[in-house]
Amino acid sequence: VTMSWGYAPHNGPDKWADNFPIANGPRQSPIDIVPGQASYDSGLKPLNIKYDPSTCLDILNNGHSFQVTFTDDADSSTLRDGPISGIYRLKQFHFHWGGSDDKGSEHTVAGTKFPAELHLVHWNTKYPSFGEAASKPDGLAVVGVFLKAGDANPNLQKVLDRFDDIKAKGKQTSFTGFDPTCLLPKSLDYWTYDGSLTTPPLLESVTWIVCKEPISVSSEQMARFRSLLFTADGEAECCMVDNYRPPQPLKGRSVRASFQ
Ligand SMILES: NS(=O)(=O)c1ccc(NC(=O)CN2C(=O)C=CC2=O)cc1
Ligand SMILES: [Zn+2]
Repeated sequence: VTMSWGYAPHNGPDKWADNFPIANGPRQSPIDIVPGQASYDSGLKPLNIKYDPSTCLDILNNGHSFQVTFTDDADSSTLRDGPISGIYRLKQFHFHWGGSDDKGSEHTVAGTKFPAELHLVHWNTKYPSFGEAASKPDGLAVVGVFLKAGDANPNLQKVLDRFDDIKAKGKQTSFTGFDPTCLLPKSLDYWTYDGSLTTPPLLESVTWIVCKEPISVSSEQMARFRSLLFTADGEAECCMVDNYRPPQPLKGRSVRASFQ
């Protein structure tokens, strides 16, 4: 029977190494970012993000998070520059969040946890597909954005309004014309380091680009996130909360800052 990884005590992050030994690898994510230990690199370029809302396809509850998926058969929604070379295409974005506002992010900043974290997942077009890129050391680039409790976020609300259609695992519905640029903070100052997928298969193929500035989310909006289910229709309901992996050992890696 295939391993059904999750976030519960019996199949959560502490158990992933049983089936995915790379969980103890040299470049695992997330990490705790310590601003005082990050080194400013004047060679880092500003992020060049261009998204085309017409590539937005659908929204899905995959049983671990919900994700908004994009058509990626052209260079329409792309990430360039920053710490990367070449052109990376947007494949999907998703979130990680907690059961209460005091936890939920995967990366932490000097030990501080945020209530949620957005991940915009891109793949390097030097490879023929996402699946191919996901197994290469320079295959993926994920932009991470922290969500901080505060004012309601009207752009985020457009996504939350679709949750009634994707409450249970496996539910999917069309979601078009959404431009995820509206979920980025004003400042695109970032930290960057070499890491991995934060869920199985935990592949060490991600250039992480974590924005310093968070976006806002209200406590009521966070409650909406927690109304989703890890479970499928007909199964005993289990609220989708605490779907985050805790910080992993840095193992000698350096974290660079695009700002002073
Ligand atoms: N949390 S994260 O590091 O941004 C993270 C990002 C992505 C994935 N996984 C995938 O994208 C799975 N996947 C494939 O391998 C091919 C299509 C697809 O959806 C896992 C984790
Ligand atoms: Zn993620």
